[in-house]
Amino acid sequence: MRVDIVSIFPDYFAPLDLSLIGRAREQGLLRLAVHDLRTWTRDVHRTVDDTPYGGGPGMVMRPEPWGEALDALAPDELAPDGLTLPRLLVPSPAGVPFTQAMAHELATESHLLFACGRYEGIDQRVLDHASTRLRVTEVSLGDYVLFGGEVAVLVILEAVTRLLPGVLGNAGSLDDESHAHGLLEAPMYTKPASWRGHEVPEVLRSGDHGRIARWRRDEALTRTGTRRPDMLAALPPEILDKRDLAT
Ligand SMILES: COc1cccc(COC(=O)c2cn[nH]c2)c1
Repeated sequence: MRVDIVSIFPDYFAPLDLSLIGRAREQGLLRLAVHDLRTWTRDVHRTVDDTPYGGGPGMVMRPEPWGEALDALAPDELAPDGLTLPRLLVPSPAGVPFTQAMAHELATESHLLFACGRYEGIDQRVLDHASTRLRVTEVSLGDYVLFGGEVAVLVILEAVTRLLPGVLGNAGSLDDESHAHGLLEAPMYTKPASWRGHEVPEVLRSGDHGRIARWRRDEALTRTGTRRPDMLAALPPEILDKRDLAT
């Protein structure tokens, strides 16, 4: 997977050389390039923003540098399969919610482009024009406002990269994690069995895998019901099937 990130703070992405993403890059699973938007400015002050039409506070990112950046990074190319266009993701408070399902979808893309907005946002015409040759998605991590898209790109990249085959050592850990089956994960324990007067639930040390699986499912349902009733409501009925919860 090829990933291009455009930002006025390219140094924000230094952490991507570390940890799993760093390894994914070494393994050749990910080709990541970070670009400074100011590369595509023409004036001596390398201006990237200006005042908003229609008035209002703050500044808006000018269209010209973005247009030239996207021209350079996504020329009228077709993905190797000749079918799909590169995907442009723009983190924004006004975006569609980013979910694990979207992470899985993005993990199948061959070329991801990220545009990091700053100030009050990017001139809308940048996204409108980009839509003629890219699949553009404004994506939100949550209902809050950041200074810019950089932190959101780090989050999205981590969620997507860990799904790439070969990145996670123990692929099994993808199976039952929270949001994998529409439920939150059950509580986890490790040694010692007793710690500061707190015991590991006996069932987890019973060796009875059927009972353990039922206990974990029950805990996951309880947790999801109390912490995320919205997720519980979205569950397909068979998951709530009481039959296999009978202890
Ligand atoms: C595209 O224009 C802007 C403007 C301002 C901030 C940002 C960064 O994104 C967020 O703040 C965000 C992402 N998910 N939830 C909040 C982008």
